[in-house]
Amino acid sequence: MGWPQDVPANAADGDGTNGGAGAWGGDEPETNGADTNGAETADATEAKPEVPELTKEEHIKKARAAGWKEGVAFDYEEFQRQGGADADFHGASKVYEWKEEYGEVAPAHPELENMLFGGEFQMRKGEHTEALDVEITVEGPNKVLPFKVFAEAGLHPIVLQNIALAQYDQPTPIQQYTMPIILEGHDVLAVAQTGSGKTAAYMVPIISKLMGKAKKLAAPRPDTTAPGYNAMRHQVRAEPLVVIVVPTRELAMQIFDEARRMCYRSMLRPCVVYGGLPMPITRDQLGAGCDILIATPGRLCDFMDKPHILTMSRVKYTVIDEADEMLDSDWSEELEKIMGGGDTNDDADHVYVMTSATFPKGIRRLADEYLADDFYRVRIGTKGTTAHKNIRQNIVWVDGQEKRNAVFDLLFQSEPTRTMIFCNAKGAVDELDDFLYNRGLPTTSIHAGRNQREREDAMRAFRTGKAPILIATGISARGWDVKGCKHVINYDLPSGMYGGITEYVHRIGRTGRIGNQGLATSFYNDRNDDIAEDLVKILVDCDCEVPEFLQQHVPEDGKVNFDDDTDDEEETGDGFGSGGDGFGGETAEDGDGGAAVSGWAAEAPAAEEGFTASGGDVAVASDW
Ligand SMILES: Nc1ncnc2c1ncn2[C@@H]1O[C@H](COP(=O)(O)OP(=O)(O)OP(=O)(O)O)[C@@H](O)[C@H]1O
Repeated sequence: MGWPQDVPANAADGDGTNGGAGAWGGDEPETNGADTNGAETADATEAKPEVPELTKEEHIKKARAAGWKEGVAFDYEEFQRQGGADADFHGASKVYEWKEEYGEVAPAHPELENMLFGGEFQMRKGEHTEALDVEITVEGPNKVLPFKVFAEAGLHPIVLQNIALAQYDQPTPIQQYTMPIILEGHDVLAVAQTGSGKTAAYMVPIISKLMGKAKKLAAPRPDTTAPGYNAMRHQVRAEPLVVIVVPTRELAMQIFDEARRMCYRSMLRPCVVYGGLPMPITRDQLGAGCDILIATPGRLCDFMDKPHILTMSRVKYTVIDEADEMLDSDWSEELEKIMGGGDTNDDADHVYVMTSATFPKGIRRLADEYLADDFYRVRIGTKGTTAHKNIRQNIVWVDGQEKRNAVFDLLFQSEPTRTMIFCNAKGAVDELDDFLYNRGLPTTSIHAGRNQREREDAMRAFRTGKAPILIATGISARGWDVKGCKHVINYDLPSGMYGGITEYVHRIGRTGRIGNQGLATSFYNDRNDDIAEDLVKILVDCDCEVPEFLQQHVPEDGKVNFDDDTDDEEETGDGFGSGGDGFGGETAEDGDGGAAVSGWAAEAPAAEEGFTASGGDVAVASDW
């Protein structure tokens, strides 16, 4: 596959077909949070029509001629009034229902199998996996021997079959190193590029470990397939063995899907709870038996206060996915409760896992606070950025009042493809959706102001290609894994107070996943100065072109130094040095992008293969 078509340097110089007047945004910004995101008030500048407006029919004709299919109209008012059928909520999706008489090896369920693994919308590994074969840093009490093939990892045979059904032919680098650590029962902080398979890196070993023992460990449950089963009457208390905490609803649904796949044909029953999922569905799902619980933090904490519905006393594995978002959104209270509050099992064999695609200040503090003293750290990628070279990044100067025309033109300058467009404010999302939709483009949109039914509908429409252009706030920046998403557009760049460079890395990571290539185009103007320096570091590191207007930020020697915005721990020489406070990042000196601090790989030079001595073991991944 070649690169998705590039865009010219000045995207605003298209045919100038514009949408007429109309002030931009002025919308109340969304705040960072599970169901919100970093947001910036949209540019409140009048668009000035400079060329004659096309009629609506002419616009539509133009869109069809360019290959964009017809859009699907959503009646949001109807959604608000009617809600949706229960079955339409993702949380009610089918899972494999195990029966007592099945024993260890449960039979296949062809219809469900096809739904879980055979979908035409399932992401498949691309040809450009070498971009994920980068420096690996592993720190921990013992040397980690990576699993280069799934078959040698000692996984449960049913998990191996599910891996094969998912067409995972070889573990990705983060999987190679994280799986053995979890299988050995150690806590781990796993940091790797967007779209590099972090979900399976923890899901596979956890499920495999539990599979053989589920019968012994799991709480009693009703037979949901029995003819007289009644969800209300027979429901039991949920007593999960695994809790996976994720920051957004949509991500919870996606991780639930991976759990449904990996638990297929086993006794382990996955459940998902998230804000907006109607309570009766949630109760029914939890009450049918819950071994693997995927949850957003707020909803999980709600249920922790209802011990007749949920107990955490059997939990053996706790995973905090997208841990960096937990920092950004200040989930500290929830996190404290989830990691040790209530009736949570605090046995020594309780394993904690944290994952992240970026490494902002504080993530190491979080790990030190909540993981065991001898936890492992696995990091794939260079010190400062986990952005990678499968994403071609273009930065284009576009003044605020030109953005609508620029994005419209941009959509006609490349082949029609799944495209995500990020705005910082809800109002800007709504306006841009209207603007593009009325010009014949198949858009849909999502933000925290929509009800759950609308959010799920938008996600489904985008995933299935019914509406191949999704306009979103940062609630969709993290984790979304959508097949064929080849273009991400930052209509608004996420400046510092809206998540900054971390948010940028997550957003562009919606494309170029798992060995596929993608294009990320960002509109830049003088309101984005605060992100300029960090942006240039990433562009240089990923061998992307630095435009003329950002050249002053390119270091003279052409080498970028990420130390100041990554690990803020004081150097200790042993590569660990947790124990104490040791976190310069919280001090005034280090402040924002302040003093240089040690990176994970600081003490250990990169080795061709194998490991070096000293604090951090560093290797270069071989093919996968
Ligand atoms: N070993 C593998 N071989 C092929 N495909 C894989 C493998 N492991 C995972 N995948 C697929 O790769 C895609 C990306 O995985 P995943 O969503 O876990 O990435 P991630 O690292 O968590 O990304 P993000 O940081 O954006 O959340 C998924 O579609 C997943 O099914």
